[in-house]
Amino acid sequence: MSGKYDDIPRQLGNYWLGELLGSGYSGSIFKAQNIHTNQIVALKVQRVDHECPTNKYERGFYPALQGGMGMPTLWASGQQGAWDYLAIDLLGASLDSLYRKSGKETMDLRSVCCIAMQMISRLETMHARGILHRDIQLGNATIGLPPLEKTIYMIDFGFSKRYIDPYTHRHIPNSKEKRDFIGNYWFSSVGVHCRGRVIPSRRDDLEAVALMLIHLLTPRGLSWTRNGVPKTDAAHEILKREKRLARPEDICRGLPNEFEELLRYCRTLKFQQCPDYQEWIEEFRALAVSHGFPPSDDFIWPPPKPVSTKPKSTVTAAEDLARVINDLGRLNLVETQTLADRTNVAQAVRKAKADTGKDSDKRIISVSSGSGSENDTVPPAFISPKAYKLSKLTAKASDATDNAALSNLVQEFINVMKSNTSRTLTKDGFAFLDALNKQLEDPSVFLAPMRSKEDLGIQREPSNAKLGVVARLRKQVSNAKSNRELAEMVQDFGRVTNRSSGRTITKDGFAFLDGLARQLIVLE
Ligand SMILES: Nc1ncnc2c1ncn2[C@@H]1O[C@H](COP(=O)(O)OP(=O)(O)OP(=O)(O)O)[C@@H](O)[C@H]1O
Repeated sequence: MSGKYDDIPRQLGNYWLGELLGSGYSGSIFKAQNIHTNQIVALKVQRVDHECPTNKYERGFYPALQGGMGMPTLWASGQQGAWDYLAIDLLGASLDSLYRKSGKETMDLRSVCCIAMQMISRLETMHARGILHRDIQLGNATIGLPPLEKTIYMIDFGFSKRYIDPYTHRHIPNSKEKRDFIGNYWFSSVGVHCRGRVIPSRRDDLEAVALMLIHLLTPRGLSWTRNGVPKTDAAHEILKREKRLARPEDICRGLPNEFEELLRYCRTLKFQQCPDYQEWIEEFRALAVSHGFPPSDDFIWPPPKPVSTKPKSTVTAAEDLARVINDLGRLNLVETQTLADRTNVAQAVRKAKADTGKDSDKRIISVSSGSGSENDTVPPAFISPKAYKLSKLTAKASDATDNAALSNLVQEFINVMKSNTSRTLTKDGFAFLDALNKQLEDPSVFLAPMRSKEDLGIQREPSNAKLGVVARLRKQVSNAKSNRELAEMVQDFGRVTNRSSGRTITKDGFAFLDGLARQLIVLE
């Protein structure tokens, strides 16, 4: 202890202060030892007259959180002279310091999936006990000390708040009354931070977790975190604007779909709505598994090196090169089709299958994104379970030869979308609608995809526009007289869902799809 900590006594209550572990806006944390029991704790020390007496608030929340997985124990608290202290479990490094010390631009996917599972579970615990955290960030999540180093703990409940009124046992009401923003610049939800929603609720804690996960997977982090903490109001306004305008599909580009879906899901939740924590934990578990990682949510740091399942090669580099050159020589490049657009894959595969009989040397090189897989092989490396199911449906839709088959596929599509927590249409969902549209319109012609790159730049229609169109489609679908009319409806449905905020399939949307499956049979 030295410098600005000189005036803190060496002993507070029964605790003898040791090294400084960290300090924040409102106080400092020291390693400390109980002089009677020798127990080592973390002592959170703050001036009694601090303008933001977070220790006082925090000690009020600990009793309700005791015993919860990943919730530290409060061993003692008190005041001595000018100092207020809380003695809590001594924990390990914060995620922030692990991330910084790793020196990497991004965190590995397995670690991020484990953080996702554990953080969502921590929120479930806190929320089940009627408490919002309201300051979710990397510095407020730490790992435990051995043997608990695989568990992530929540700390810093100085901004926490009860959202269940202790007297009425009801959810606190929403309000539009202007109040100061509480939270942090990086991860507080866009609604609370940038759109002036003054009362945060469970959805905002979950959105902060989603932003934190995306940040960890983004090289150099989310764009609005790159210039450091804003020092002026003007700089803060610029940051808020950037955060507000950042669209989920842009900040999640290149990441597995689950991250964009979680972010969108949070933003569709109503003020009082309880998030489906377990569904999301399972989503991230499935994502880890689909990438060949174990299903456990144990956070192992540093991340273990991936174990190669390939047998060690005994082939020398020269032999390898010779093999590659020979293979290249055998390729009939003049006859090879290179597919740059997934909508052509199924057609080309059919053609190639037909051709194989005539000339077995022809090959197809597909450079599609993987969402248009043409057979039922193992899922490719970067694909989530939902994406995998949808890509299979897309391939089947492209191969379907009658309305009855298409009707079954629409029904399966509805089931996949409904069995998922997030009913957002992702690129794989759009690929299925593209394939369906193409089959209904004219399987032999090329149709532009409904969610093209150019679409990403267009102005979004308000969600009420979507509601109107989808409600109309729902009513009209049973009157369609031809597949071509159905194709137009599928196209309208895809376009309006793409352009509306949320891209979520609504009740009307599912009713339209149900009607579509029925009408396909009628027109069979
Ligand atoms: N129980 C603990 N065990 C070990 N280290 C801790 C513990 N609690 C906090 N720390 C360390 O101290 C840092 C600051 O802790 P905390 O966020 O609780 O303080 P704060 O004053 O409320 O900070 P801020 O103003 O940033 O919210 C943490 O990031 C962490 O590194």
